[in-house]
Amino acid sequence: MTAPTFPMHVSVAQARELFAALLPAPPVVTLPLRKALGCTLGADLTALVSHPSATESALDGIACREADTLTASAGAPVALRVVGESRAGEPFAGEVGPGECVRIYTGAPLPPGTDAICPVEQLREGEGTSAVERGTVELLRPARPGDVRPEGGDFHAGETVMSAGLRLTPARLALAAALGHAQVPVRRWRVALLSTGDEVVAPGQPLAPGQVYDSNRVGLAALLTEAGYEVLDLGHAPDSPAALRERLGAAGGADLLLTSGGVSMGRYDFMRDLLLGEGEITFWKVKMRPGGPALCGRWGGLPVFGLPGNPVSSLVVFQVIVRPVLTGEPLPTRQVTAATPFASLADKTAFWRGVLSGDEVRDYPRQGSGVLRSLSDADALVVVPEGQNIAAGERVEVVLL
Ligand SMILES: Nc1nc2c(c(=O)[nH]1)N[C@H]1C(S)=C(S)[C@@H](COP(=O)(O)OP(=O)(O)OC[C@H]3O[C@@H](n4cnc5c(N)ncnc54)[C@H](O)[C@@H]3O)O[C@H]1N2
Ligand code: MOO
Repeated sequence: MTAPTFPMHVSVAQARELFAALLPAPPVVTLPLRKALGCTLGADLTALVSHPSATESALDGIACREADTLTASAGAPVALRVVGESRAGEPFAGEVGPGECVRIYTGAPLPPGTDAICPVEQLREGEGTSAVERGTVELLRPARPGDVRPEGGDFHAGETVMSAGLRLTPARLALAAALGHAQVPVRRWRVALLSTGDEVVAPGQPLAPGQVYDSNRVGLAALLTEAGYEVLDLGHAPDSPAALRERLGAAGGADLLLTSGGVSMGRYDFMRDLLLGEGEITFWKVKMRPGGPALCGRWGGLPVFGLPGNPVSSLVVFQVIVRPVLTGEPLPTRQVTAATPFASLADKTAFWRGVLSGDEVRDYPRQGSGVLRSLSDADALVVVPEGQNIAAGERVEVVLL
């Protein structure tokens, strides 16, 4: 090969920057809440209502005027006349006067005239309580103004509560619903996913000698779905330029092509040639292991990220480079103590699979790029900077898986 006209052996950080620069602005689509788990919010969300919508009781009990109850004790209870009931969704219609109270339930609006709550545990039923909402009750201690949830205590109507860029976790989806939104705008790349390799076979089919099940496409589709992106499954292409061209050409409507395999030095590794001949290469090879041969460029007007075929390499490059760029979120990292030594590589950052236990991480015993169990059994990728061996007892950065 003549001297390449594209960057080679870039750092992990450079790989992220170069890939990010290729991506168009993320398309924003509107999804029902139930479909938006894991997605990135595409615009700020404003509260359509206040929550609570009115000042309401935090307890089941009675609502009354605190001033009426200040002397109440178990030895000298204060009696109040029950004039009605306030239920969540069915507030008390009238005004509560001195010496009066209403039965109230958690989440029910505080009736006009009242300012405090006494819970059922601190009440004794008085005379004439045959009709539940009438009669008298005796308070064994003063009612408390603090046992209410003030109107707008969570958020006020019109307030911007969630910012664009937030990842929609279950709690954030619940919040979006509470704000009054049935659907949310999300940033959603449509990612076309292709496996390459003559030997690659869909799971469920018989496996001939030398063949391997297509684990990459399953793992990558799951990672993309988890990150909230739409997967356009292009299936699998054998090792030929024509087959690659044909399958990738079927990626109509996609914003990005993600492939696995065919990016290294072999005679049948055609992804690089395809980009070189018919598109462009933005970089080839990243100073990392696993995942060194990763390829990035453009083809057919679309950004392409070519992940290496080795199963661990493919998933690790996705986690460490592709995902943070797509989501805009930094890697989830932690500092822990190395329980075993971790060897460095001279010219690459190593992402060794590690098993966490409390504040310690130990080496997973088999680190081969084809040992998929090293990823499934590991909790973390141990980041070992180039040339800096980590001794047992030293602090080390891990990426949480
Ligand atoms: N002479 C060199 N050989 C290799 C180098 C190198 O620098 N010089 N790099 C090695 C590294 S590191 C990796 S990683 C691999 C990457 O190779 P490719 O991306 O070209 O991948 P393939 O050759 O197509 O496959 C490698 C390996 O992975 C298996 N594979 C492929 N696709 C899948 C799939 N969808 N599901 C499961 N397994 C898959 C494939 O059968 C091979 O065993 O290159 C090294 N070689
Ligand atoms: O770096 Mo390769 O990705 O080790 O097998």
